Amino acid sequence: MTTSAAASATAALSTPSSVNPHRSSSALRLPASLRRSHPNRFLSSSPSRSPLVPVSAMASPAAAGETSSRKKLIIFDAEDDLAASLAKYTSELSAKFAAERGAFTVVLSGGSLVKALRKLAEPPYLEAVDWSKWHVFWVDERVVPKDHADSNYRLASDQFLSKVPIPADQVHAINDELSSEGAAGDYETRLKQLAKNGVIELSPVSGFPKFDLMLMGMGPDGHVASLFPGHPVVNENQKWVTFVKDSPKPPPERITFTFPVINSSAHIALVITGAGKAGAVHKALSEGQSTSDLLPVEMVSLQNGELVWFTDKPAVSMLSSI
Ligand SMILES: O=C1O[C@H](COP(=O)(O)O)[C@@H](O)[C@H](O)[C@H]1O
Repeated sequence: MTTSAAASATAALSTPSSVNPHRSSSALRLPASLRRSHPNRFLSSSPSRSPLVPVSAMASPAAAGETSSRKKLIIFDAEDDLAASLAKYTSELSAKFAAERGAFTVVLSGGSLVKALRKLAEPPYLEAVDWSKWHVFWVDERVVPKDHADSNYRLASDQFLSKVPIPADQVHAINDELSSEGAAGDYETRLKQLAKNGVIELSPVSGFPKFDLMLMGMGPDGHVASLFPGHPVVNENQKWVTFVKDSPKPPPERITFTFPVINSSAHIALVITGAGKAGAVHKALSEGQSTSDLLPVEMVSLQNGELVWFTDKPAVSMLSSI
């Protein structure tokens, strides 16, 4: 990434409230679907000659003293630029939460997200980040042994965690020796204990855990975590952690955070790359949605936090006006 591109990304990420949504929406060639009827949808700009093609931000309307959420869509020319920006974003949040509360709770998904984290394990972040403050969790896990090729823990361990000095007892993997029901219950119990100890914050709004940062991917069908389109667990509103035994994507048995937990997060970075995701991105960002057929990715909606979509050009290629 060039210096100017990096600066552009930083400004966008760190000063969301400075973006004027009205100016952006008229001057920056939004897709019609984003311009017309979605006050709470993303805005997007496309500065010419920049390797980044973002930048959008706006706050949802909220009554004074109540909750607010911010959403941004960032479109990168190249996945390498996305990875660089994601590393910067994550390291800045790490510094902020480490200073504010002495801990940084980070939730990982599996899949392509993990590769996008690679620059965090390189200079300057490898030395600059205070890894001792990190507590790592999984938004979902497959019910397989930890050393299995399908394990989200193994993927993160091989490609990221083994390269950074996070204390082993702060890596909170899902128990791979239990049934799916047992592992979901066990993980929820452990999260509750960590909330009691003050490692995990609780949302004063929802009472569900408020993780500092969730780093999530999305499948080509619009699933997030192990919450698949049309599956009843997308409506779970009591449990923190649940399970599925009939995932349409193998392996069938999985453990997953529920939407109330996901949507109580302080920050979510949703990393979506590649043409295979373009259909779901198009559906998610199109107007005229009925609330009955929302994709899981469309159900990611923070009560009081910041949701940033990190995308590349192939992923947004069906958004005709970008
Ligand atoms: O099965 C899963 O898929 C999603 C998406 O994976 P991707 O490779 O298409 O990015 C992932 O976010 C989730 O954690 C994983 O269990």
